[in-house]
Amino acid sequence: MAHRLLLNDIRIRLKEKVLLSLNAEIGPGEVLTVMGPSGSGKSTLLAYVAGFLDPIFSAQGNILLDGEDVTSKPAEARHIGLLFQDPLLFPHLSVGGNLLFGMDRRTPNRKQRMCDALAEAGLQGFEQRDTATLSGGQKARVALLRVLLSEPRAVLLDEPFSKLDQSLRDDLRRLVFARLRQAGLPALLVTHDAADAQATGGPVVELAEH
Ligand SMILES: Nc1ncnc2c1ncn2[C@@H]1O[C@H](COP(=O)(O)OP(=O)(O)OP(=O)(O)O)[C@@H](O)[C@H]1O
Repeated sequence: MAHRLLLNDIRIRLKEKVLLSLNAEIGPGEVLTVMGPSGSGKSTLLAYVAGFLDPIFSAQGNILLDGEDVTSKPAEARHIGLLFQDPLLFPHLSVGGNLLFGMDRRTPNRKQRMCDALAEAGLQGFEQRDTATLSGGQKARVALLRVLLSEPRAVLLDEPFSKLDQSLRDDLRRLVFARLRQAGLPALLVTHDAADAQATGGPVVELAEH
């Protein structure tokens, strides 16, 4: 399924000051990278698109997903996947439990799809594993699979590779961007690392310093 994310004349203010302005169209499998110094508004932008902007900010501009205006919808109704620096996994659930948690209950063959996804990501047979026993790279892969299996319409990535060492980082970058392309998902990536931006092959937006 191909998805499209449109950020239509987004402008976010903090008090009277314009923090950022952005106009972008992100097609299926495309990644738009947002770079900028600390405090330039990268996390604020992701929070607005995801639907949990702190009310201290005021925002205008529309967010369209597959042509549907989701700007006034709550976060859970937007179906946007989030991938952060620290993989968000429930510690009391197994790997399989974590993956099933985000999946639509009506999905046919849920468990089989979950096991297949693990195998395709090099984690065959990991479904019963306790998440506390996973390495950093394995946790990152499970977090990615959790997002993909939840069938989002777009994905937001906030420095998802920054805590991994160099070789793991390269592997995970390849995996993440290949999977996003495969799934036809538009993505917004926030990073400090120019190599992340380069790996996407997509456009880069620089936010200004404040
Ligand atoms: N809850 C808040 N109350 C007041 N100001 C805030 C709040 N959250 C963020 N800010 C301010 O808004 C601006 C943008 O912050 P934001 O976290 O989006 O920047 P960033 O580019 O993600 O920075 P970093 O790279 O350090 O994560 C900063 O000037 C920050 O101080």
